[in-house]
Amino acid sequence: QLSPTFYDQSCPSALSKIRSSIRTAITRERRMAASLIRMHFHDCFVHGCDASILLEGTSKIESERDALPNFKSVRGFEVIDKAKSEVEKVCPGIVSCADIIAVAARDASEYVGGPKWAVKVGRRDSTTAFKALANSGELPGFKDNLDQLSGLFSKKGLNTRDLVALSGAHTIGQSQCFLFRDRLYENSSDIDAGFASTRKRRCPTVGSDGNLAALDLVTPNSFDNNYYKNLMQKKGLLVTDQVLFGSGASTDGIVSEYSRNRSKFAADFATAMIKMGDIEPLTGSTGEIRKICSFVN
Ligand code: HEM
Ligand SMILES: [Ca+2]
Ligand SMILES: [Ca+2]
Repeated sequence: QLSPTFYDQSCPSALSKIRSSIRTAITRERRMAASLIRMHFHDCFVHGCDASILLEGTSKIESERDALPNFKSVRGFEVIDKAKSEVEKVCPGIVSCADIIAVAARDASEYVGGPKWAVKVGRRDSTTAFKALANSGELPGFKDNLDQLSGLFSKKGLNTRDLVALSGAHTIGQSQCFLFRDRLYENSSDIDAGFASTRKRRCPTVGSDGNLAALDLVTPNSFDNNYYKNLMQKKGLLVTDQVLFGSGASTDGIVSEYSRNRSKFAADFATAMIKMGDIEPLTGSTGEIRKICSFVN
């Protein structure tokens, strides 16, 4: 029942309020565009797109924020809180936090040169968080192989083409050193030697776990198809990036297609984001519309 026009009667200015709030945040810190797109992904893969990721821990709730894939990694909570408070001023109790994340991800993509799409809304918010689920392999691991990634995405109704397109979000944003370090020191033939040695400088074998490197070394701040060009040159940063190209698997052809055709990538990314946003939403009278995104009502 999600639809782009869900708030047209009940809160006509909802989407423009969210947009201006998100724009302000990204103008202040460009990386926030990446962080918001990733937040939508980490929300939707754990119990659907229900804003479960936003809840803070309480005596009753163990926060997903503290789950391994999210802790000290997912960013942007305060940006969503701010957007929510702007929307509450004009239509209190109407617009869900889950929708605000989905709209923020769409606006973020557009703002940094990526595709825009008619984002569907009408989701409601969960009344609890799912920390154990978030730790149990719903989200991909940073060293998963291609079969594991495809398997995980297919459980969510996303096919291999969606996997390759959505991974293109790594055309922006950053990763901490400990998440790609091993790949640099394995002397494997699937990484470009020059790229590895450059990356080693700020990611030595001990310490510096939290040092950051751009996921796309060439155009880290713009949402283009350069990510796929990197993969074809064995310059993917994460194990899970490089597994998409070079093994002779079916994804090789998709990577090379996107590397040649930016508009095809943009179209497929938009389609896949809409599909991802459709994962198990709460609708009707299930869940609630939170007043404050970090806490249940
Ligand atoms: C295919 C499996 C995926 C894996 C294994 C993966 C893994 C990662 C890892 C390890 C990081 C760095 C986190 C950190 O440094 O704390 C990261 C960052 C990021 N991921 Fe993914 N990711 C995947 C798919 C996706 C998808 C589907 C999206 C969105 C559609 C996405 C969007 C992002 C973005 C934008 C960043 C940068 C965030 C920032 O700078 O704040 N990723 N990812
Ligand atoms: Ca969720
Ligand atoms: Ca880029």
